[in-house]
Amino acid sequence: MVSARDAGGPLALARLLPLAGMRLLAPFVVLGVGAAVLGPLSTVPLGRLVAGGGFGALSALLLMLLAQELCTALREPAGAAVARRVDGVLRARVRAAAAAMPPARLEDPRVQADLRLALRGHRGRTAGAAAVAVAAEAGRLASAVAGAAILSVHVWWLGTAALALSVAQNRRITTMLVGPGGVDSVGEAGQARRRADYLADLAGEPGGAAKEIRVFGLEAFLVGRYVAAMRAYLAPRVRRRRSVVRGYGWVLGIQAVSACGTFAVLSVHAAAGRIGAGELAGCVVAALLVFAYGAGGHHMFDLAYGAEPYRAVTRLLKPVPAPPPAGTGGFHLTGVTFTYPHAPAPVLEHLDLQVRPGERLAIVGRNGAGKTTLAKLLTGLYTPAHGSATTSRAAVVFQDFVRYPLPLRDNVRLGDPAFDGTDADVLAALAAVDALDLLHTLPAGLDTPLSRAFTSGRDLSGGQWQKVALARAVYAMNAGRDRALIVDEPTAHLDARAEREVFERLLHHTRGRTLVLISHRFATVRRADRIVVLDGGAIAEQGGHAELMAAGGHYAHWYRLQADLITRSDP
Ligand SMILES: Nc1ncnc2c1ncn2[C@@H]1O[C@H](COP(=O)(O)OP(=O)(O)OP(=O)(O)O)[C@@H](O)[C@H]1O
Repeated sequence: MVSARDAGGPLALARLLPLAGMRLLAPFVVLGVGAAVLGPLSTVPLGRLVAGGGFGALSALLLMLLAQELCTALREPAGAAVARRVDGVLRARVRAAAAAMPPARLEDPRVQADLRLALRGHRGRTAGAAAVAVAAEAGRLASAVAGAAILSVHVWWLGTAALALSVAQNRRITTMLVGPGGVDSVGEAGQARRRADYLADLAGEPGGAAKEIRVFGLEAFLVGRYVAAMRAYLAPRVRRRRSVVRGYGWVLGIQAVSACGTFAVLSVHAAAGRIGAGELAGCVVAALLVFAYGAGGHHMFDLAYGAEPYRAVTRLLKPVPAPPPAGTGGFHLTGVTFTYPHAPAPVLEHLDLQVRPGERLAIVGRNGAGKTTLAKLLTGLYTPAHGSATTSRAAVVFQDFVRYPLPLRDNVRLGDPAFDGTDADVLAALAAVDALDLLHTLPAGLDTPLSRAFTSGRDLSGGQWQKVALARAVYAMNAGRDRALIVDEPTAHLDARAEREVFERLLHHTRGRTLVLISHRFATVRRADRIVVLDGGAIAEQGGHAELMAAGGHYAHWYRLQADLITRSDP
C-alpha cells in the first residue's frame, strides 16, 4: 500500500497495473512500447530513403509506420481492458473492506462519499483508467526523449532545449486544465455541481421525493433551482475557460517559437552542410515527436480525475485501527468538548458522563441538544477535541440507519459480518425485536431483497425497517462482540403497541448488558435506571424518573407536557 504522501501520484498509480494480471498487461505493455519506439526508429529508414536508399528503405519505413499505427490503435482497447480489470480487483477489495466495517464507520458520511468515489469513479474516470494513463504518458514522454536524443546527435543542445520547452508546455496545459484551481479541478466541480446533480436526481427518484414533488407541485421550483445551481457551477468555469484560452495563446506562442527555432537551427546546419538531406528528414520527424508531448492529451483528465477514486480506495483500505477492547460495557467521558468542523461553537462542552456496566441509561434533550453527537462519542466514531473518552464496544442503531437493498438475512447479518451466524441466529435477532411476523409478508422469507429495484424484492414500512435495524444490532450483540447497545430514537417509527413490545423485549434481551437509549418518548424513557438531560452542551439534570419529577426541572416539564398532550380531551 502507498504512503499518504504519494497516494494518487504517478508511481502509486503505476503500481496498480500488475493487478490486471500478465495476460492483459503483457499485450498492453508490448503495444505501448511499440507505439513509443517505432516513431523514433522510423527516422532511420526515412533518412535512408531521402538520402536515396531505394526500395529497401521504403519498405522498412512503410512497415514501421504500419506497425506504429497498429500499436497505437490496439493500445486503446488493451488499455481499457487493463483498466477494467484493475478496477474490478479494487472494487472487490473495497467491497470486502466495506463488508467488514462496523456499521458505525460504514454510516459515516465521509466513508459513504469515499465508497461512492471508489465504486463509481469521479466524472467517469476510475483508478484503473488513471493507472493506464500513467503508462500512456510515460510512452509519450519516452518518444519525446528519443526524439530529443536524435536532435542532439546533430546539434548537441537542440534536443535538450526543445524537450525542456515541451515538458514545460505540457505541465502548463495540465495545470491550466486539471491542476488545483484549473478549469476542471475537482474542488471546483465539488459543491455547486453536487447541488445541481442532487436537484436533477430528486425528480427521477422513485422514493418519497417524487411523491412530494407531485403533491406540492414543485416541478417549476426545482427546475428554477436546478438552472440557478448549474449557472452557479458554470459561471466560474466560463470565466476560467476564458483565462485558459488566453493561457493557451501564450502556450501556443511558445510552441511556435520552439518549432520555428528548432527548424531554423536545423535549416542553418543543413545549409552549412553539417546535416545531410536524409538526416534533416529524420530530425524533422524527431522534432515533431518532441512537440507532440508538449501538446498534452486526454490522458491528463484520466490521471487527474482517476486519482481521486484511487485516493478514496487507499483511505478505505487503510488498516482500520483495532476496535476498542470489548471492555466492561461501561463508558467514561471526562471534561469532553466536541465541536463539528467549521461550526462556530461546540455542541458539547466540559461534559462528564459515566455509564456503569449493565446500566440502563436514557438521554433526553431538545432537538439539536447534542444527543446523537454524544452517542457518536460513546461509540468512538468521533473523538473529543478536549477531555478523554473511555469506551466499550457497542452495537449501535442510529436515527438515520442504513436500509441496505440486500436480502433480509444480509440486512441482519451485517451487524457483525465477521461472525459466521446461522439462520437460527438471524431469526433469534428478529424475534428479539418482535419482527418474526415480517417473514410471513416476504415472498422468499430471509432471501427476499429489501428493495423494489428487484422484481422479487419488497420495500418495508418505516417501522419494519426500524425493527430490521434493531435486529442488526441485537445480532451483533448475540455474536458476542459487544457488551453494550446504543440506540438513537429506536422506536420513532413504531406504533404505540409495537413500541411497548419492542422495548420490553430489548430490555429483556440486553439484561446484564449496558443499554443507552436516546428518545423523545417519555413513556419509554421513564423505565431507564437513570435519565440524563442534555441542555446547553452539558448535563443539566440526571437521576431516576421519580427523582427528576420531584425536582420539577426540564424533565418534569417535558414529561407533563407529553402526558397532557395525550390525556387532554378536545372541547
Ligand atoms: N455532521 C455535522 N456537522 C456539523 N454540525 C452537525 C453535524 N451533526 C449535527 N450537527 C449539529 O450539532 C448539533 C447537535 O446535533 P445532534 O444531532 O447531536 O442533536 P440531537 O440532540 O441528536 O438532535 P435531535 O433530537 O433533533 O435528533 C446541532 O446543532 C446540529 O446542527
